[in-house]
Amino acid sequence: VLSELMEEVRKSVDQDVDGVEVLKELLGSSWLQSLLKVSQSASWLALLSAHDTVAQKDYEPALAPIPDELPDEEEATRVVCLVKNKQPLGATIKRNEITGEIFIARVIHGGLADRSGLLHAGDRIIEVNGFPVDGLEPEQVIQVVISYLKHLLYVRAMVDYSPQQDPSIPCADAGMSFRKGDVLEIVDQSDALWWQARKLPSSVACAGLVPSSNMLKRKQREFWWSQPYQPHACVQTCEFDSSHLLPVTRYFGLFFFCPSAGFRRSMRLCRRRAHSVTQASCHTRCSSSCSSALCCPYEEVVRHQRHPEDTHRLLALVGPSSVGVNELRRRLIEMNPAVFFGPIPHTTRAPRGYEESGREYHFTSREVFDNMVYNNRFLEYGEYKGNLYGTSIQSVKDILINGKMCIIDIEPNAIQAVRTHELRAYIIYVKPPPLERLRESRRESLITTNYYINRPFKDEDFQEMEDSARKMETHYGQFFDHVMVNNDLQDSCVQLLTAVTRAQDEPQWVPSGWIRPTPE
Ligand SMILES: Nc1ncnc2c1ncn2[C@@H]1O[C@H](COP(=O)(O)OP(=O)(O)OP(=O)(O)O)[C@@H](O)[C@H]1O
Repeated sequence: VLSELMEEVRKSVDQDVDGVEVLKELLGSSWLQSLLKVSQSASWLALLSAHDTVAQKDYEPALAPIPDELPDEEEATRVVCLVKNKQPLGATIKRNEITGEIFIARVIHGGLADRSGLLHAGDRIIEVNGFPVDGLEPEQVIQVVISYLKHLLYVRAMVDYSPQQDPSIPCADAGMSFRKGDVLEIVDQSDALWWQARKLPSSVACAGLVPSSNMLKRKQREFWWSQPYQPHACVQTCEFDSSHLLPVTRYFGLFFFCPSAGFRRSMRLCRRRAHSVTQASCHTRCSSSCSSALCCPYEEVVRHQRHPEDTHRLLALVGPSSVGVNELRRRLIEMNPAVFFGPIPHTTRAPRGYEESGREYHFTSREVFDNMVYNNRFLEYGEYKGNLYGTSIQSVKDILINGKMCIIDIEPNAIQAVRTHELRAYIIYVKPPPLERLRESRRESLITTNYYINRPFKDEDFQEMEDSARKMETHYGQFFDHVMVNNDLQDSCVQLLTAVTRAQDEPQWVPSGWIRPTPE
């Protein structure tokens, strides 16, 4: 460029253009020549390149997009961006108990919020970082702020992962293995493919490499398609879950005032019958466990402490058939019938002489029952001897709304139905003890099977229980909040009581969607 310019100047000198002599002198000066040499040196070019890269980045905090539905008056809603340093924010919040709206209670003089001039006592908070806060407890709003400020993400792993068996990991030694159900603190998400995480509870400062959510989904899809003839994990789930073809509940006869051991047998027969005759596609049958893991290998969770005024969490027991979930549930209710309740099921069967609608069952017509099924009003339902039986979501809610603890036992395929923002189920998995202990502890106990009511346990019953426990853990283990071994019955009752008390009174990891409503 310079030589072209010099040539132009030379031509202008020949044409005696005004002032060009000065320009010629300037261009020929030694300092300009030195400057030009420097400008072509590698370090100068690197400096310029660094400048351009940095200049292109936007270091200003980005404001959340302005909500679509702003009130008419232009100034009624303000979008405020506070960049927090290590000082406290200097503002407190309160909730209007009637409307559930969240307000700034006070702004501390001289604090960050005060100095920003952006927050004032009495301002109503509508959203924090995109999460609507109406109806949340102040502690929950603070949770939302904290998790954003810390830029930390907590997830529950829905799958197992081992870096040693992953050829695509950049460095297996830097990788971190995890099992489904583990809670991970994701400390770095800057790489789209490999995140850095710590397993909780953790005392180690050093994080490990784990696949990002997208990476894990890709791996699962590749694995799925690469194994057409192999019985991969999902297929095993389907085979195991064939008992879930017909949804059924397993505890209708177990209210301690209800003399209906026969009915309980009916439900078991119903389940087993479904096992043998009904056919369904793999997709239908394993939707709750497999596809959810496929589309969401990590579930975002937050640490949550139930507020004393909140309804209790639903307590849901799962376990292989005959492990003792009904027995444990019955004993828990018996121990404290003023606190623990089981929901009252619906049935289309005619009431017997001593039965009253709303006590043993809600007796309904088939039409009403079908309508409820159609409107997804049941957690589980099933048919036996031409009659329908089901546990409605409302019957569970009725107990919770009355401030009681609701305890149910469910088939594993109903886990997804109870893991909701409304019911916030705490899943307790009841596991059989090792074979030797099973033989010993069940020596005096009786089992109900397809063909016999109350016959002594046999070795094949124990074997079946162990097999089904193994498969249940493999396919649903990620959803278990607590695992207990039902060895000695007395000990198990104490363990269960401790677990359910903790579930209600101590902080727990729960899906973040239960605490922060997901924006529509
Ligand atoms: N820890 C235990 N020690 C000895 N016997 C037990 C123990 N737990 C349960 N039982 C007995 O085992 C039998 C089966 O228990 P229960 O009916 O509760 O099984 P379940 O898990 O509800 O199975 P299903 O859903 O098939 O009815 C019952 O007779 C029960 O009293």
